[in-house]
Amino acid sequence: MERIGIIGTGSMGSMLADALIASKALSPSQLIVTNRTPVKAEAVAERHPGVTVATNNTQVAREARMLLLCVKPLEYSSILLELQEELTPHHLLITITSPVQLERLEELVSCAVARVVPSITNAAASGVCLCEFGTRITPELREKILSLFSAFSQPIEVPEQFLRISSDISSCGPAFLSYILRNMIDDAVEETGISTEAASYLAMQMVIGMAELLKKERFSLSTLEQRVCVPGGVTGEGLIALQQSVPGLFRQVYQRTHRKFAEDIEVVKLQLQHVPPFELSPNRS
Ligand SMILES: NC(=O)C1=CN([C@@H]2O[C@H](COP(=O)(O)OP(=O)(O)OC[C@H]3O[C@@H](n4cnc5c(N)ncnc54)[C@H](OP(=O)(O)O)[C@@H]3O)[C@@H](O)[C@H]2O)C=CC1
Ligand SMILES: O=C(O)[C@@H]1CCC=N1
Repeated sequence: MERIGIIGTGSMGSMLADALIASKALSPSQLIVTNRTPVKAEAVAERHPGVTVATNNTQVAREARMLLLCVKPLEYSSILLELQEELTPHHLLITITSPVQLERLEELVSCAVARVVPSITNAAASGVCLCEFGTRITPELREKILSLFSAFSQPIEVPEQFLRISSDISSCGPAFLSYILRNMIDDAVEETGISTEAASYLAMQMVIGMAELLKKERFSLSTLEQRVCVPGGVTGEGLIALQQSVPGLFRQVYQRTHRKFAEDIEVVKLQLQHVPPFELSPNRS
């Protein structure tokens, strides 16, 4: 396997670096990383001796053919201006963010482009990552990407129209469920006086156990609900409160994420107007 470069070793870039190495998809010497604030890239190399820390983004593009661009959407225009000259048709550029359209990226760089949206669950070699492939992705490149990410996740190809909702569930989902669980815990403390520690422990063990059950495919969500909800028992009483406020709640969540996504797409489009198509790049010799 050739060298892979990660630009941006924040939350997701560093998680991907750790996952690629922990899963043995890559040896540390095959990874080159950089970050605007260097200490974050240096931390990756400290955890994995042998990883190269590049001093800038162009060095990463010079030393690796496959690049994972792990920065936020508003950083794309300046990074693409930096990288345009370095990227050749032999490179592969993988974005991990949703609002940067692959079609637009293909106009700005000469290489193949793809999207792989990770999830924090990938840090536990679990969960899915969402893949979308640009028009220059050959069957070989597609296999290469799927094989790389399947080392620590389940890659799923998602049509562009369902990318946002898929990411809302798989990537934002851990934050949404954590928020709900924190409320389950806080309300338990307020209502009964149980300690936060005890309630948190019970909640976390419950979630871990539930994930194990689902993993073993012994239950679907609805059969699990039915099994626990004993006729005439207490769960049904509790569910009555949930039935009054939960249905439709996630529609509001999705409406908000989709609205923000549409805004981000527009802002990114405006920013990318300042990046010339790769054929016209002034630095191109
Ligand atoms: N967090 C999540 O669970 C998920 C996030 N994503 C997507 O991943 C993207 C990154 O998110 P996340 O990792 O959480 O964000 P972070 O802010 O943690 O990481 C972004 C990193 O990019 C670095 N950076 C910014 N500009 C540059 C530059 N010009 N050159 C090099 N490095 C740069 C930042 O450096 P500095 O330290 O200087 O700020 C930072 O470390 C987002 O677009 C998000 O939508 C996708 C799925 C899940
Ligand atoms: O909050 C965000 O924008 C990112 C996208 C998916 C998960 N986190």
